[in-house]
Amino acid sequence: METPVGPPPSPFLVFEAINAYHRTAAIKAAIELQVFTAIDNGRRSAAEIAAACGAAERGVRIICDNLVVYGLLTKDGTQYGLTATAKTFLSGNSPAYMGGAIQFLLSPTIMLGFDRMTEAVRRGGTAIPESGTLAPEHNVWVDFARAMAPMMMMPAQQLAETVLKVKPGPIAVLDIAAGHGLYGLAVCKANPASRLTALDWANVLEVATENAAKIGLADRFTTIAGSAFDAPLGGPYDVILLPNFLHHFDPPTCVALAKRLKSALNPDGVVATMEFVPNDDRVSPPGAATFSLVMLASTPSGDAYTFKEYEQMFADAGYSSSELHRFEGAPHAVVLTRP
Ligand SMILES: C[S@@+](CC[C@H](N)C(=O)[O-])C[C@H]1O[C@@H](n2cnc3c(N)ncnc32)[C@H](O)[C@@H]1O
Repeated sequence: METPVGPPPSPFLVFEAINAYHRTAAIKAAIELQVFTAIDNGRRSAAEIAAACGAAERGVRIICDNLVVYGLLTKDGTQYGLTATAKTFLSGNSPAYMGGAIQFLLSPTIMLGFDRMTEAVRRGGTAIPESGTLAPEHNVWVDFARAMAPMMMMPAQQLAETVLKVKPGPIAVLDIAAGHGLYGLAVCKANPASRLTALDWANVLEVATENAAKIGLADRFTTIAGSAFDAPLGGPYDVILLPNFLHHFDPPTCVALAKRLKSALNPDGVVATMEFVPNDDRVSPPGAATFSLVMLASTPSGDAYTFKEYEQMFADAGYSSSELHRFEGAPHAVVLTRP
């Protein structure tokens, strides 16, 4: 008989996965009550934090102890402190504050999709009615445009740098499904000779238009309201940006869109697709690989596609070449495709 080697299996991973929502609830409450900001402002004991946040001392003590266990706070005696991560991303005093992202990431629409995961797995697509988040003018995208913009600064910068290396000079840029508009605006800001057209649903474009004005780029910014699949695109463009859009659809739909975009692209132009691109094994790197679950929860047939799959979709749409650009430590990547 074989002698068992190593420690016996532990149920820790199972409990951790089942109870993962405890962390979600704790961080949501702490963000909503601005616990991190209170600590950053010098409130250190549960009583002081509770007074600043308008909450009960017992509630604050328990939530803060749990946040210490999760690695987001420190504790010295009865005094709480911020870890570097919390100070940078969760204190309202920080320019990199991302607590507002819960308005989208934990919105009722997204939570509904995850709540109905068993049904989504059975069907192979979202159990949210009416195509999930892909219903025309879905309000969740206005939340996205407002709540997720701070998290998009760095990837927008990376996309702009990648594009401008291959397309400097006076260029016409079309940003498909622009959302907050920050991707196209980053290109426009870095290249004063560029003009930007942002396409999205009319309600979402209001946010992009506000951002263009805030950045001082309103005079080089126009919009096309409607669906990327049937709104007249105008053009021709030198650069078409496709940030975080193709993942919502199945490959034939992506191919149809890519064909449509080709007809609005100059022959020496480029399509820049920014996406979560997992490796061929589909389980690494973790940030890109696990994005497929978001698509299963919230769309009828979206996915996290590999580079080979993007390359094939663009080839099927008649493009000549695609190349992958990764950024160290980031879950997103850019696929540059030429007609
Ligand atoms: C995940 S967000 C991406 C926004 C932005 N490009 C970014 O990367 O942060 C998806 C965007 O697609 C837009 N959208 C959804 N369906 C669309 C369609 N059929 N035509 C145009 N835009 C659409 C949504 O309004 C939303 O702004």
